[in-house]
Amino acid sequence: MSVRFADLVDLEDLQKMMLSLYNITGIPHGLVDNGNTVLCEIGWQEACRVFHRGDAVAAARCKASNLELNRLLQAGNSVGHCCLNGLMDFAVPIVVEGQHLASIVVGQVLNEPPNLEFFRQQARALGFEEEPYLAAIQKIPVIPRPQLESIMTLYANAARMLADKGLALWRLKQAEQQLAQANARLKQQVEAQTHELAEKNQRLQADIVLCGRIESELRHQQDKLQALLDASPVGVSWSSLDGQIEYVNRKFTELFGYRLGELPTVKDWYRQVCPDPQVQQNLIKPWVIQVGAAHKSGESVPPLDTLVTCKDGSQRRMLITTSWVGDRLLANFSDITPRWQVEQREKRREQTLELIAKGYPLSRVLESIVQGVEIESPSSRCSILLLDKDGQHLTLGAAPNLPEAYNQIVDGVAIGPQVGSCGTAAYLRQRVVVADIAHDPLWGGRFRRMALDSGLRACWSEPIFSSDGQVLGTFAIYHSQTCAPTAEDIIQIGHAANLASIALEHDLARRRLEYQAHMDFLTGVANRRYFVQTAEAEVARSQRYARPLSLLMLDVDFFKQVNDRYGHKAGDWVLQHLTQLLQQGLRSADLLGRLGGEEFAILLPETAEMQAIEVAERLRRAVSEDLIHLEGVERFSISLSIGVTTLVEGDQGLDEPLRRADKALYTAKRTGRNKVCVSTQTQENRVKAPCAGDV
Ligand SMILES: Nc1nc2c(ncn2[C@@H]2O[C@H](COP(=O)(O)OP(=O)(O)OP(=O)(O)O)[C@@H](O)[C@H]2O)c(=O)[nH]1
Repeated sequence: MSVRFADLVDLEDLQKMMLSLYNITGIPHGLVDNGNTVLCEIGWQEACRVFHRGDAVAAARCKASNLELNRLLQAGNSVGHCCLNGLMDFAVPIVVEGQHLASIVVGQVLNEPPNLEFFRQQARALGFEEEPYLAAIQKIPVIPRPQLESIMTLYANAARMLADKGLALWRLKQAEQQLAQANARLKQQVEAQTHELAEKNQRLQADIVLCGRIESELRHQQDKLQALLDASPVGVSWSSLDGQIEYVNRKFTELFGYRLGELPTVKDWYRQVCPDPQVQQNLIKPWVIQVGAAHKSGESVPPLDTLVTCKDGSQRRMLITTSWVGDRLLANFSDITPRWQVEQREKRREQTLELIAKGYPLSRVLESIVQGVEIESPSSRCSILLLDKDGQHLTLGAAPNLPEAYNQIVDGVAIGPQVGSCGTAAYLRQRVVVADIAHDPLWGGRFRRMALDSGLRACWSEPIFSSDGQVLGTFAIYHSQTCAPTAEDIIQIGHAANLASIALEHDLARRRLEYQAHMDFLTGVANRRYFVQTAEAEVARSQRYARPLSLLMLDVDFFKQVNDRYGHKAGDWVLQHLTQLLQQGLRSADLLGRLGGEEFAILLPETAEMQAIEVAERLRRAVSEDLIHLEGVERFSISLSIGVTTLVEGDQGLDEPLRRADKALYTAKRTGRNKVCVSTQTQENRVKAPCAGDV
């Protein structure tokens, strides 16, 4: 506690109290603080004030006495002693809360009447005037010590009480001061902090505004980046290091149909779009490992060229390039489908041309064309219909993946202005697009019903033209959903129709060649080689299935005379005329062949002996009754000799039947000509007589 006594009491009040006490008791006293400062005093005696303090020796004794008194007071008790000048001094400590703050000093007094002799001698020793000095000594109050001590103790208690009270007040004041100081400091701190906070707040506000600007700028940049990426003509995605797909642009969704989140990881993506296990094992897996290694090595990875299955099942050819941007894998997907399609088409074209060149049957070639388009557009099914000889009906060329029941009702359909897509396309000689079979007026009746029952909803048909503009048939693409073709589809269908045209024209040319190789140049009927070849096959077939088969040999009678009379050219014409006449009397299944010169043969499948004889007779009669009209000459007729034979059980090939028929012909010649002779099974080496012509 660093408090001074003067701080605790009102010295003026204390002075008054001391005066009152002095007036009552006559005891001189004073108050000295612990720094020896006299705070107040009263009744200081003349003996001391004038004589002792006025003399250097006596004053020094006073001072020494005071020091001694103070020393004694340190113990904290009331003390009293006789000073070196012979007077009594008393002191009572005023202790507040254990601390000696001040002392009440009493003096000068005497406890008993003064020893005047002592003072007289002191006066002499110090040089004082004796009488005034002794008078002053005698004015010093004489108070018995017990009385003095109790008065002083009372006084000291009162002073201590005042000091206690003062201390409480002082403390209160101190506390108030401290509080005020604390308040002031607090206020200062609060103000400082408020100021700081305000500044911080201001900075924060500025930061918020800046952040807002940055955020808006970032958003703007992000929007720009998004717009840029969305406008990108290539698909873009990026994924994290652990393979999570974090972004796909609009083109990506356009290309593949998948949105962000539908395929969460890169692994899911490849599993879905490249489902072929072999492609996964041999192509995707090694490439993905290479891309992963590039993250550390920084090496570039060559792009991946692969076929991708889109969400709708369609396929696209993709060139996938990747690059690492930090821990993000950026992938670009370039759609090279058009180029790939062109390559594929070119490949299929080569394959088809190879099939044609190798002489594969037309049906196989057409099937290959159809399947090629179906591979390119897996959701489609295709057909090729062929215009028949009369140019009025379409027959099935190839439709391997359309339902059999549907193919059956389409096969042989008549073309017309409102006969589905193909019948109409062949009729109008132009492409017919039916996007909705269920509602298009070109489709009706059983065709519409059957198509819908077969799950077919759209059909686009392209006429197949020959190089000289003739319609050869139609190429059609069917879809299970209503849809119209894109520009790409139109190219595809045109390409397929073009390929089919090449196949059909080649087949036609091949058949023409075959025809030329097989037919007799003069008459247009089968030549000897083709006749024998076909007849051999027919004999084998009839033997295998135990079916009847007959053979006629014919020779013009006296043909030499025709040549001789009318010239060789006329003879040629007669031979042509004769074959026409014969053809008119035959069925389409019968085969007429010129074996040489004016000798002919006729193969009659599914014909027993009796019917064969009837046919031979009918032909013989028709020829003999026909009047030949040559310009500039009179009309004339020719006749035929005909030998007939029928296939018998032991016949191994054509030789035997030919030999028998020839023999029967010889008989007919020998026995008068213009007749039909028969060689029978039972009379193999003997010609039956009379001949049929004679009957
Ligand atoms: N104009 C013409 N004549 C042919 C052709 N091939 C063979 N000839 C002739 O047909 C004649 C056949 O005569 P021959 O073998 O004597 O028989 P034929 O005169 O018919 O008498 P028969 O057969 O005994 O009734 C010959 O004069 C041949 O030149 C041909 O392509 N054109």
